Order: sequence, then C-alpha cells, then structure tokens
Amino acid sequence: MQGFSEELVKFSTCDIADGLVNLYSIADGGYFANLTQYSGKSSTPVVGRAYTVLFASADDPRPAVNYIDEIPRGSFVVIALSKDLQTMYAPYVKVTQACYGGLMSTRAKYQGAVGSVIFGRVRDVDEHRALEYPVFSYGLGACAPKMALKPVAINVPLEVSCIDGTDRIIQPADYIVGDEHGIVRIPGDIDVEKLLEYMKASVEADELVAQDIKAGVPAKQAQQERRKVLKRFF
Ligand SMILES: O=C([O-])CC(=O)C(=O)O
Ligand code: NI
Repeated sequence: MQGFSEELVKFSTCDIADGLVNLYSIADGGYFANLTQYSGKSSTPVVGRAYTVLFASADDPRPAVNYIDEIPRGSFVVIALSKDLQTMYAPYVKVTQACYGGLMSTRAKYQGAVGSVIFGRVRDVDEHRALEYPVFSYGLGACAPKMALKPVAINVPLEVSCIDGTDRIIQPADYIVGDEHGIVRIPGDIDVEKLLEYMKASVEADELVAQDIKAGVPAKQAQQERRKVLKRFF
C-alpha cells in the first residue's frame, strides 16, 4: 500500500461519503452508483490509487494498448468505455461484450493491484472469486471484447455518465475505495489527512449514538448531543 491507503482502509465507503458531504459539500459523496461487487468480498474495503484504462470501439482509429502488464503495485484498476458507448440509464453501456475477465484479474493480482472496477461488463465470475480478487462492475457478459472493444489509453482522465445528466471524471492516481455499497472516489485536491481526522471523529460519535439509542435515548437527541464534537471541523 502507498500514501494514505493504509489509513483509508479502516473506513467504509459510507464513512468516506459522509466525510465528503459534510466536510467538502460534495453532494454525491464521491459515490458511483449501480456497481456490483462480484468477487473478493472481505471485512475491509478495497483502497488504492486509480490506474485508469479507457476502452473504445474496436474500429476506433487509435491502436490497442497493453494495459494489463504494467500495473503499479497498490493500484485500483479502473476501466471505463468511451462516452459514446455509455448510457445514463440501465444497462449503462451500449455493448453486451465483457471487456474484462479472469486472466486480467490473474495478472492484475500478480502485480499487486488491490482490485478492479469496470464501468461495463465482466465475465469469468468464478475465476475472480477463486482468486479472492475484488472485481466491481455494472454487470456481466459472456462474450469476449475483441470484436466490439479495445483498450486505447492508460492513465487518462475517465468520464463516467451519471444519472443527473452530468459526467464524473476519475483522474489517474485519485484514491478509489470499494466495498459492498459500490465505489467512492476521493478527489485529488482534497486534504486526505483532514478527511481521515473527520471520519475518525464521526465514526466515534456515531458509535456513541448507537449506544445511546440502545439505551433508549431518542435517535434525534442522541445524534444532536454526540455529534457536537464535530463542530470543531467547521
Ligand atoms: O478474453 C478476454 O479478452 C478477456 C478474458 O476472458 C480474460 O481476461 O480472461
Ligand atoms: Ni477469460
């Protein structure tokens, strides 16, 4: 692991989204909707810096690139399709082919990648599970990509179409965190140390709220009382 990954792994995607909403007024909490974790579920979230890969239509003029053999250790592999192949509504991509499979996870894991998120379809579910390697995606496919899609760029910003009609951009080296809720991105210009400090205080406060509620204190009252300590962050 590198940078803040070791610290961030102690927090769920919900904790991070809370931090981004409350501390930085990021309305969506950095959350990417509609992704499912198909493999590698564990008690701790998956955290790494984004290693971004853009896939485009097989007839795109750009040559195919080899994205899988040079992944920096500790990276979170992030794959998205070009904007013309995305849809705002389900199923989110205009192709039925899977752009990622078990051999890609085998190689990614060998190089020390922490997980892969594919804003598209994946196949070979059993292989990802047998590897205990975390893979998140919009959905599944059975067909290989070669007649429909190819990887055309590495370490480029990735645009993801979202339900509100705007795009979210994932920059290379952004922190990506995944767990069973899906994926959150911590924008690169955020003070991660401050975010960590806030999340620690917020999680502690909510543990006390839970204790109070179990002891019969009304939820609103417990939240107001216990969350007073968070005022120092604003
Ligand atoms: O055939 C492909 O391109 C993808 C695949 O199934 C794998 O990585 O195992
Ligand atoms: Ni395969």
